Amino acid sequence: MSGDIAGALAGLGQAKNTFPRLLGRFVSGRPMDGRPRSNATFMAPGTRATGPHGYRDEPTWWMSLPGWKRAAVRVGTAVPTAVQPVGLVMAPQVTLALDGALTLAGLSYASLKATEAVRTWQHTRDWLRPLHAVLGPVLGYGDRERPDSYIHLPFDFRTSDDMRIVVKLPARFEGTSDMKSRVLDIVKTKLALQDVDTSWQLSGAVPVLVIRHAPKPPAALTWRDAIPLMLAAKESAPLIGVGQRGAHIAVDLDSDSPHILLSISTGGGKSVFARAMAAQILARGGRVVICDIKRVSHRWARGLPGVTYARSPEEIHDALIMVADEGDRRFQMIDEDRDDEVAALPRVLLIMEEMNATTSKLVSYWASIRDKEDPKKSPAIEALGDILFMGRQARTHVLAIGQLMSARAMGGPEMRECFSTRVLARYSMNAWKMLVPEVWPAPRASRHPGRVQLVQAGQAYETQVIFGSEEDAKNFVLSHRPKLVTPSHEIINQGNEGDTVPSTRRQVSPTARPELTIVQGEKKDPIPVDPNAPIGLGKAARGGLISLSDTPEKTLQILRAARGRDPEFPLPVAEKGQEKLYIPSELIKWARNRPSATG
Ligand SMILES: Nc1ncnc2c1ncn2[C@@H]1O[C@H](COP(=O)(O)OP(=O)(O)OP(=O)(O)O)[C@@H](O)[C@H]1O
Repeated sequence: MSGDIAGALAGLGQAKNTFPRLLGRFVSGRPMDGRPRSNATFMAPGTRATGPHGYRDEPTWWMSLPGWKRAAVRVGTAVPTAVQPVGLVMAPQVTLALDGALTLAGLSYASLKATEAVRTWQHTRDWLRPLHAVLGPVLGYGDRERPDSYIHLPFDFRTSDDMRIVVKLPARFEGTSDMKSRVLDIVKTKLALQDVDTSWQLSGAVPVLVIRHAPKPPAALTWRDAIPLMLAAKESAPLIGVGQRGAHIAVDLDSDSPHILLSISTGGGKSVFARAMAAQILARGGRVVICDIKRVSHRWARGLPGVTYARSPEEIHDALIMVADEGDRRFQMIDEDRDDEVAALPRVLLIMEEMNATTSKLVSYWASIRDKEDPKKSPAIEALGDILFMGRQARTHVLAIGQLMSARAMGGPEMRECFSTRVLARYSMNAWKMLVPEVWPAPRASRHPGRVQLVQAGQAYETQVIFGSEEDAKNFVLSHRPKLVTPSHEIINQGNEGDTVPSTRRQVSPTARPELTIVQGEKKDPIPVDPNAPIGLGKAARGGLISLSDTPEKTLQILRAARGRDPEFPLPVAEKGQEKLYIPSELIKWARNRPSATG
């Protein structure tokens, strides 16, 4: 009996699927079995799925289409297929041309879809799944939950300034501050986001977390805008730029990191960065030693008080040894419990431009001059290592600059480890992995001029670096450098008699020797000169320290003329009556590098 009833019901069901009904469903876009699977109507797309298993969040792609679209797809496919045989017989050429056009359109559509599918797959593999793997269990989503069912992550979330990430939270999400910060930390870490704005919308049945990028650093930071910030910065923490939400980004050389490494590809703002730092150190009475194998990176600083400018491998060799000797002297003072005196000594910033080229030039230079009994390793590179290890106690800091700061370029991996602040711009992923692997995934490199990532203690800070012209930097130093800076303050390694530590390192240039020699022109026995005692131009010329012509008087004339004309002529450091006094080594360097100098 029950079999009869079942048979009758089946018969009724089949009776419903009559040809006219099927045709009606076909052309109206309804499901062919007559059972609706979403709330789509003929005109409106579906937003919810319905079916025997209750409600699902989203309908399938097909069922989300409004009825007219489904009908169009069906009719558009069926009609050409049906009329194909007739067409081939009646008008074969037109039919074949139409077939070709349809195939082409189909292929283009398929390849578009395939590209989109690959992009979605990569996006899911690289970002969504890794985020889901950590976040899912924390939010209590089961293994079978699809990441895109509760995370909305736009493809361009890293590059678009107005992107919006939405995480649907479970209805039971409590929203305690611990839980919120845990969820946010996971999202930021897994998606390599830096500072973000968040909105927790916890009321209602579907609580959500909405994340946006925090406001970016400003597009530019002009020198004029930066002056009050630079003047307000701590002496030990020169301002570098402005970060997200207008944060002032500075590195405290005493407490954060004594040395800074700059890895920026060509034209990316290395000199501009170094200029801003050097100007601030000088303006606060510090010393800056610039090792510039390219010779022209910091022309603005030449002749400025407090600056030692080394260009040739020989000068750089000596400059490094000079700074290391000064560090030794300071350490000896610390050893004698004279920390307060060391704290009052000028801070020293050593700028190493083009590290890669400089280290290899120093190595070959040493190989060309060393005697058999000399050590193999360049004493200058050894000195650089010593300076790096001295660090903050000796108030001596290194700004090492290069395009790709490999361990080799830095003179060894242990030397590179001394840089706990690393600044990168226009970097490749390889450079990022090599220099700051602790911050991963890497933020995308910006092409915006002056935009860098400053990495410290495992955290990257996007920063817009101060932009100043050479003139800006020079004027800043000249107008803010303390007038009380004395000649002895100006000179590294000039302490009281007893303070001098005999150098154990080998210097080679006459500029660093106690007895200075004639630079050029007529050979004459020089009078012994203390390299650090300021000297007048008359004494420099007549005593044979500088010789630029066949007589000392002509040399003096040249010097006096250059003093008024040449912006690179050293600045006087003291006065004796009417006479201006200069540092002998700076006069010698100027004479050697002046435009008409040949030697
Ligand atoms: N902080 C900044 N703000 C705005 N523009 C900048 C900034 N830094 C650099 N630039 C732009 O980039 C240009 C190149 O800068 P810079 O000379 O410092 O690069 P570099 O890395 O030293 O170049 P090179 O490798 O050729 O020595 C500048 O002239 C300027 O136009």
